[in-house]
Amino acid sequence: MTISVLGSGAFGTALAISLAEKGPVSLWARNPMKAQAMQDSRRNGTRLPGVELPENLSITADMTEACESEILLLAVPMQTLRSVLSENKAKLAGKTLVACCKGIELDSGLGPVAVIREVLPDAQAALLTGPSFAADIARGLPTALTLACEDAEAGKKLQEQLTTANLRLYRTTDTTGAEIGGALKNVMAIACGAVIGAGLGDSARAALMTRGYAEMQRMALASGAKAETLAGLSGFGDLALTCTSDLSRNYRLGLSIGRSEEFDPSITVEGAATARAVAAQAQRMGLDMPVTLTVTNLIDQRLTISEAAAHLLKRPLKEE
Ligand SMILES: NC(=O)C1=CN([C@@H]2O[C@H](COP(=O)(O)OP(=O)(O)OC[C@H]3O[C@@H](n4cnc5c(N)ncnc54)[C@H](O)[C@@H]3O)[C@@H](O)[C@H]2O)C=CC1
Ligand SMILES: O=C(CO)COP(=O)(O)O
Repeated sequence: MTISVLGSGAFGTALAISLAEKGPVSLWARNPMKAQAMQDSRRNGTRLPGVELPENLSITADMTEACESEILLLAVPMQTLRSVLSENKAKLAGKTLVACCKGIELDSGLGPVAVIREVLPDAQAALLTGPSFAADIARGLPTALTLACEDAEAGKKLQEQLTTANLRLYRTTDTTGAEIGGALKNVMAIACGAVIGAGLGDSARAALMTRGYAEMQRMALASGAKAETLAGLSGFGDLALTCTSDLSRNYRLGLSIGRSEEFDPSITVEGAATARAVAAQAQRMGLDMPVTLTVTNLIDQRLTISEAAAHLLKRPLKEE
């Protein structure tokens, strides 16, 4: 069994470092100069500063070489997943493709496993998701994630192949639930960051996390997912991490909105596009998702934070 990771950002590099303890791993970087610099310096200075790349990890900009592996981890931003798959369709046909991105595609309303299935129906599609910061995985800190694969036998095999000493995987066949949990927790993290940034307090954050979780459940159940998946690492677990840590980029975007500060647009923040995609999807499905909708209004500057808070508080009273 050989493994390649496509995407040499923070998460792809961290996963490659962890997996390299089990055998050789190939990490694909789309920029040949970056690949060479990483190979020479044995570091990913831009995305994971201070971490040395293990000997078992080789970096390449050659997609053909990377696609020689049987298992490919796709660690690129959600909105670029389809183009990476489409551009390399022939090379990826029949492979085991494990999406490592979190989000919902803006144009289609699909999650990462559904996108893989649409572009490469013959591939074995899976999803690796859950609470983990790349910096923690790269440093070998204990982490637990969800491996979702509809094919139970393939999922069991992948669980064993991708578990490492400090990266413990739980498995599920509910790919839809895992996709929705991982995607929506980023939207809720933006909302929580905004509340904390604006000084609205920890109680307001707890309320948003809880009502945000209710929205995650609502969308998941309406999409055919299981409620218990949302209660696991891919849903509740990642919501808890991302809504409470300054290490989260989604949470930090929220903080900057709450503080009326600029945010570097080059930083990968999956929750912004996902909020728009989910708000549109919720409207099509007739689902009430006020927190998600409010996040789209905040990021598109249709509401200020105080208007957004007032709007949520003034909604008609209802049963919990
Ligand atoms: N950083 C973290 O702690 C974690 C990230 N993730 C997920 O991993 C995914 C990737 O995030 P990061 O690695 O953190 O982002 P990043 O910004 O560090 O890296 C993204 C990588 O994707 C590459 N890329 C961008 N557009 C591309 C394209 N069109 N074709 C090929 N490659 C392209 C970039 O060159 C870069 O190497 C996201 O969906 C994120 O939610 C999941 C768990 C933890
Ligand atoms: O997904 C993550 C933690 O599980 C990383 O969160 P951010 O993308 O917000 O940094």
